[in-house]
Amino acid sequence: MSESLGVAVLGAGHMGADHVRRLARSVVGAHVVTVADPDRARAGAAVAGLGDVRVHADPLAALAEPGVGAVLVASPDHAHEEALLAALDRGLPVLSEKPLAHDAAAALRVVRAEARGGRRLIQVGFMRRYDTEYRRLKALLDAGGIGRPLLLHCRHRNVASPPHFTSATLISSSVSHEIDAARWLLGQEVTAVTVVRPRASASAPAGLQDPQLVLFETDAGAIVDVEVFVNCGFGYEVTCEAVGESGSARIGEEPAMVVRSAGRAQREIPRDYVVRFADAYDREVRAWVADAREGRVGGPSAWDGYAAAAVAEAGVRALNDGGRVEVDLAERPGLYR
Ligand SMILES: NC(=O)C1=CN([C@@H]2O[C@H](COP(=O)(O)OP(=O)(O)OC[C@H]3O[C@@H](n4cnc5c(N)ncnc54)[C@H](O)[C@@H]3O)[C@@H](O)[C@H]2O)C=CC1
Ligand SMILES: O=C1[C@@H](O)[C@H](O)[C@@H](O)[C@H](O)[C@H]1O
Repeated sequence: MSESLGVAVLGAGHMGADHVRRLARSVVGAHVVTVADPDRARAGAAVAGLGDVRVHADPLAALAEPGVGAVLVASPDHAHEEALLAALDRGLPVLSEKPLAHDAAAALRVVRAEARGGRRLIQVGFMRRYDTEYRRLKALLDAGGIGRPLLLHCRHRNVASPPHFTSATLISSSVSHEIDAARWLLGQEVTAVTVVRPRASASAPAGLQDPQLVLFETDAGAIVDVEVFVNCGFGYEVTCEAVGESGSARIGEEPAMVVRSAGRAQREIPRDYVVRFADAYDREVRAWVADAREGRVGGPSAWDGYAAAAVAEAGVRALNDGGRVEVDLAERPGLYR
């Protein structure tokens, strides 16, 4: 096995800081060389106590640091494309937080740039593929354990949305996870999207369509419904029930701890994704590091990121214009077949 992988982390916000901590404390075979964030103080705070880690305001300067052998992109969605193209130019393996890019056209530019280079370098951070429960569900479906899958019922609830969230972001950012999970679990493409708009919650910021009910149709005739509710107030809940021809299976409701006291039983609910998916992020980053050290790239590909973006774009059109919108998917380059 090669020497320790030197990683540049771009973005030191909620996810970036969490990944810096993970790389430094929970992942063998990698170390953080540099962290870039236009907010240098934030980058500095993320690396406090980690020794000789250089801090930059400019992500491109970070990529040029000696010792950088791989890149972890955790900047805002709109900054992913520039970072990914720069990493591809340098031939560096990348783990990019989802979504791959801020829209489908940008995601396709990234796919085409990678395909031109002729080798996979990008893994997209759809961490649910590394979650124990999702993996068990995938194994069950693959083994035909509930027969041919007909339906997925998904719930995706956050306590509160970040200030930059628009009604479209519920789909392009939050539901992007269900899009990838559905494609991966079912091994099918999503072909059309419909969005149903219930009355907006009074707890949501003014003008935000929250919750939404997002329906996908797949090329094999399955239907996926997603309740996305990002200002539910009470906790972070991600659940999925698969219904097949001979059974059903549900994940995401495993109790963390049940407290029985004073005539009540209370189940803890995680407060956010960093808690709910902590193990999945660990597994994801460990797998990425192990692959990169062997000169490989695995996990969700740039094509998966593009496909999710194309479905999300159809979803946003369905949200804005109403009705059923078909997904417009570009031709898949040979690299991803
Ligand atoms: N996989 C998952 O479950 C999650 C993924 N995400 C994704 O992670 C990414 C980051 O999200 P958060 O950490 O929640 O956002 P955040 O807002 O907490 O942090 C983003 C950071 O990036 C910095 N930044 C801005 N422009 C930059 C640039 N060009 N280069 C480098 N840094 C830049 C900002 O100053 C900020 O510190 C997003 O793409 C988001 O969609 C976010 C939450 C969970
Ligand atoms: O990716 C994520 C965030 O960007 C998004 O804002 C949340 O809704 C998701 O639950 C989380 O996993």
